[in-house]
Formats: sequence, C-alpha cells, structure tokens
Amino acid sequence: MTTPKKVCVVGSGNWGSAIARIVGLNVERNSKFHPTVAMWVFEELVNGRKLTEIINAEHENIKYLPGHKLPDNVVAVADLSEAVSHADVLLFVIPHQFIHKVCDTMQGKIKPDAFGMSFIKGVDESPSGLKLISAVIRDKLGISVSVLMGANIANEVAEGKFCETTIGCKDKDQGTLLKELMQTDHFRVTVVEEAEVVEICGALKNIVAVGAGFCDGLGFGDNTKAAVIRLGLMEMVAFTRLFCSAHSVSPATFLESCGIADLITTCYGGRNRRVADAFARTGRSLEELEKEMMNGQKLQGPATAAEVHVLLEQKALLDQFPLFNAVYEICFEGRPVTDFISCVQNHPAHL
Ligand SMILES: NC(=O)C1=CN([C@@H]2O[C@H](COP(=O)(O)OP(=O)(O)OC[C@H]3O[C@@H](n4cnc5c(N)ncnc54)[C@H](O)[C@@H]3O)[C@@H](O)[C@H]2O)C=CC1
Ligand SMILES: O=C(CO)COP(=O)(O)O
Repeated sequence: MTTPKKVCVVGSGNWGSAIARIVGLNVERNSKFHPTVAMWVFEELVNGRKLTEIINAEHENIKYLPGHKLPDNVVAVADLSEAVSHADVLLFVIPHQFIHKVCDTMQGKIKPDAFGMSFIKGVDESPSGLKLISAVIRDKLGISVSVLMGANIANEVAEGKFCETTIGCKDKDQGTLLKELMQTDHFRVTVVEEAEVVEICGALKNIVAVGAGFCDGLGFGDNTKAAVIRLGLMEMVAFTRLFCSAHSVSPATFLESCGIADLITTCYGGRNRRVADAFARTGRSLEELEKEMMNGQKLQGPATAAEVHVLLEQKALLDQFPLFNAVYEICFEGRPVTDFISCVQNHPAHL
C-alpha cells in the first residue's frame, strides 16, 4: 500500500481558503491522502490577534473568507518552511505578485519527489521575458506543476454553488489524483493536457475583466459588455497562439471552464470588474480603491496588463491587441477611461 500523500495549501487568501475547505473535506474521505492539510498563512494581526491562531481556534479565515467554516483538519501554519516540509502535494494559491519570494523561501525545504498545482492567475515578467507562474515554480523548485483554472469566484465556491473547473496536467496519473483531490458534487473538474493554454487563459481574462468594469462604470450596458467579452476573447486566443507557439493551442480548450466560462464570470462578478467600475465612476486611483474596497485582497488584472504590455511592445504588436493595450494605458499611463469605448469601436475585428 502506498503512503497517503500529505497536502499543503500555500496561501490563505479568498481563493486559498476556499480551496483549503474543499481539500480538507476531500482528504478526510480518501485514503490516498493524509487526513491533515497544512495551510500556509502569511501572518498578520486581525483585531489584535494572529490570523493563524484565529483560524486554528475558530476554523474560519475571518479576514479573507468570512462566514465559511474550514474543516478542523486544516491547520494554519505561519512558518512557510515548516508548512511545506512534509508535503507531497503543494497547492499554490497566492496573488501572483508574491510567487518569487515564496518560492525562494521554499527552496531546499520541500520533499524532492513532491509535485505541485498552481491556482494562481497571472504571469511573470522579467528581463528574461514573460513566463507562466507554473514555470517560475517549476524552475525555482525543480518539481512538476499542473494548474487549476476555471469560472470559480471563491465566495460562490465556498457557498457550494455549482461550478466547473479545469485542471491542466500533462501526466495522466497525476491528473487523475489531482482530480480526486479537488472534485466535489458542486465543483466538477475536467482534466486537459494543454496546461499552458489553461494557465494563460486564467491570466488574460483578468485584463478583459478590467475593461468590462470600465464599461460598467461608464454606464454602458450588457450588449457593450458582450462585445468586450468577444473582442477580449479574440485577443486572448491571438495572444495564446503567440505565447504558446511551441505548444499546441486547440480551440477546444477555450471552451472549457478555464476559457470562455471564466471570462464571463469574471466580467460579471469578479473583483477586477468591481474595482475597475469604481475607477471609471470616481476617477480615483486603482491603488486607493483596491485598498479601500478589497480588505487586503489583491487585484491581478492591472499588473497582468502591464506584464503583457512589455512583451507586446517588444514585439511591436500593440496595434493587434488594442483592448489589452487600452486597459494598460488607462491603468498606468493616464489615458482617459472614456477612450476605452473608442478602442472597442475601432477594434481591428471591425475593419
Ligand atoms: N478570489 C477568487 O475568487 C479567485 C482567485 N483566483 C486566483 O488565486 C490567486 C490567489 O487569490 P486569493 O486567494 O483570492 O488571494 P487574495 O486576493 O485574497 O489575496 C490576499 C492574500 O495575499 C496574502 N498576502 C499579502 N501580502 C503577502 C505577501 N507579501 N506575501 C505572500 N502573501 C501575501 C494575504 O495574506 C492573503 O492571504 C490569485 O492569482 C487569483 O487570481 C482564482 C480563482 C478565484
Ligand atoms: O478568477 C476569478 C474567478 O474565476 C476571480 O476573479 P477576480 O480576481 O476578478 O475576482
């Protein structure tokens, strides 16, 4: 009999906590997994108490996923090295901005035969180019990394409202095991091989969601948002083909939950949409609004627009991605938000 695999959730934000909740319940009824789940918590004080202590005493992350109990077998650990040291399966669920620091701390602390799955929606940009977050983890830690992306607003998942999701995994056995770890009656998992496409979809849809929020804030309606979603999807497909040229990019992957479905849910119910809407209505800075509206949660869309912009500029392709470019310029270069509509009106798809 093989030893049950220990799982560690690296992260404890809004999605990190919702994932810990699913995983905690699933490992209890599956002998392939160790019945206790470690959850790494970036320690902070909440109402004068350590967040780890609150989680371990009250079994609830009262700051990032209030109102939803975590199973008792999810143990919050503040020391990252300690949290990951015994894990066979590492689930990465942190805002993409922090991945380098977290992996650096984990170096030399994990089991050599551990493997990972990333739930992180974003990309990494550095002088050596644009990289998937899974590739950052793989390169820094020397482990195989799959991904899970889908139409999964964390609060709805925690409430047990039905949804689908996509695992991108190249190894059949690992894919099957990861599906067993994640799937519930309310959270249905499809495993596909095109892991790069799954991951890039998860990152790019956040840029489009910022554009959708601009339209909402400017007072446009559902038809306009549908146009933004359609044009955004076309840019997502084109960018994926450009970025993943060495890998196969099949239209079918965009029809999975990680593609069109995540794009739709984020453009209607996501945090990127909500903050971009407030930005267009109030003219206040994104930074200020993120602080005020998100209670410590982090936006991924504006940063992703900036990271993608670097590559498009280097390749002189900005004119082929006017929606991505407009989101970047409005967020970071002072372009008036009202320009977003003219960008959509004059999109090359209409010429
Ligand atoms: N929230 C959601 O509905 C969904 C989020 N995702 C993705 O999952 C990833 C994680 O998102 P969430 O769990 O929602 O995070 P979040 O948006 O709730 O971010 C807050 C988390 O970041 C941590 N943090 C703050 N400063 C840090 C630092 N310096 N180093 C490390 N951690 C720090 C906080 O302790 C907290 O755990 C993101 O890439 C997001 O796009 C994916 C699907 C759904
Ligand atoms: O990825 C998400 C839903 O699948 C959440 O999107 P936001 O980060 O915009 O809330």
